[in-house]
Amino acid sequence: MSMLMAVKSTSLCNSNTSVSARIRQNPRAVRSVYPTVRMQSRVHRLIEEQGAVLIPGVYDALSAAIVQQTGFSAALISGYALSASILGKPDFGLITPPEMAAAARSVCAAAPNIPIIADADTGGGNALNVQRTVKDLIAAGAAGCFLEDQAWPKRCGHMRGKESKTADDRCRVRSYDIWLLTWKQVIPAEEHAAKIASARDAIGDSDFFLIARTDARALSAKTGLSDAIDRANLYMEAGADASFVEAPRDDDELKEIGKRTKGYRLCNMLEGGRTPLHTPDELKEMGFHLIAHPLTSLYASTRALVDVLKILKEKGTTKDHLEKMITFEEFNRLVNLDSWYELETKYSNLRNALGTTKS
Ligand SMILES: C[C@@](O)(CC(=O)O)C(=O)O
Ligand SMILES: [Mg+2]
Repeated sequence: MSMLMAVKSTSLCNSNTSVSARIRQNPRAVRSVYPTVRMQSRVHRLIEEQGAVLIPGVYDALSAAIVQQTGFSAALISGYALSASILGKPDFGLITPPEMAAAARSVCAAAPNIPIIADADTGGGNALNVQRTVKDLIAAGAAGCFLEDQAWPKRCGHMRGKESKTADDRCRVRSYDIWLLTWKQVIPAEEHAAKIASARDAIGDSDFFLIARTDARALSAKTGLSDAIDRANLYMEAGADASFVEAPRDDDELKEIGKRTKGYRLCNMLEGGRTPLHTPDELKEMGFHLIAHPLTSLYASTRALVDVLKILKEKGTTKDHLEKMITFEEFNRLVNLDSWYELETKYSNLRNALGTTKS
């Protein structure tokens, strides 16, 4: 029986039983129909070569080109950073999958030598919407994506707010009015597992790495972590290549995730977020394989802009503060201006040669 057929229809929201208890009661529900040995993607190969892969976030072609030129072996398009850069708005569920796919096209073109992982948020709806989202990202050249189990409208996993006290509390949150009283909500674990399975089907033989994210940690101080771990394991059974437990609070939680979740694991190092920052070596030791820094580029470039624009506003000139900016020459090197001069020369020579032949 396929996993999708075997998955219990009972949702997290109408049962008091934890995900792990339900998995124990119904082990067939988590038996994946997907082969554990799958085609090795570029991201798999990086993990095998490096053990722990450090992955900065990008939000446009230029930031991607800089990440590639700096020598990183992969990058991720952060939904948070994209929302900031194309909308000037927070990570509050405002970005749509086609906007992410369009960003992926220009990012992949600007950094063609490294795999790009896109933040697919919730995948744009149900298991069917997920297929379109994943196929669009593959067509754009992306090498993987995150797919998270938040209910729409989602928000950044590290944004603070009121927490629900019990599973029942959060499960009663159904109407828009009540939604406003809480800060985060996840869909039933089985529903997200079906979305992961659907994404796996959409991937087929493509070189694409699927990261299943759970935001369940945020829902309860008491059971959030174990619910999140159970969910991560269920999503791995459903066909994910790696799991991503969002926003663990401390090193003990990081270590527990490293011990109790199966397969490859992503750790999210978001400056100012809920999880303590660590080096790749430290996180590798705790059991992580992909180390995401989604907001480093956005926060650094925003800091630089804020500082230099303040100076320009106050002084009316930048003449005594040029060190705050990249130089004309450095920038032109970054965007490979010389290669464009060469092309210009090549085709103008060709045009001239053709003109001579004709006359
Ligand atoms: C990684 C993230 O999803 C932020 C988050 O929710 O932790 C992003 O969009 O960069
Ligand atoms: Mg995001």
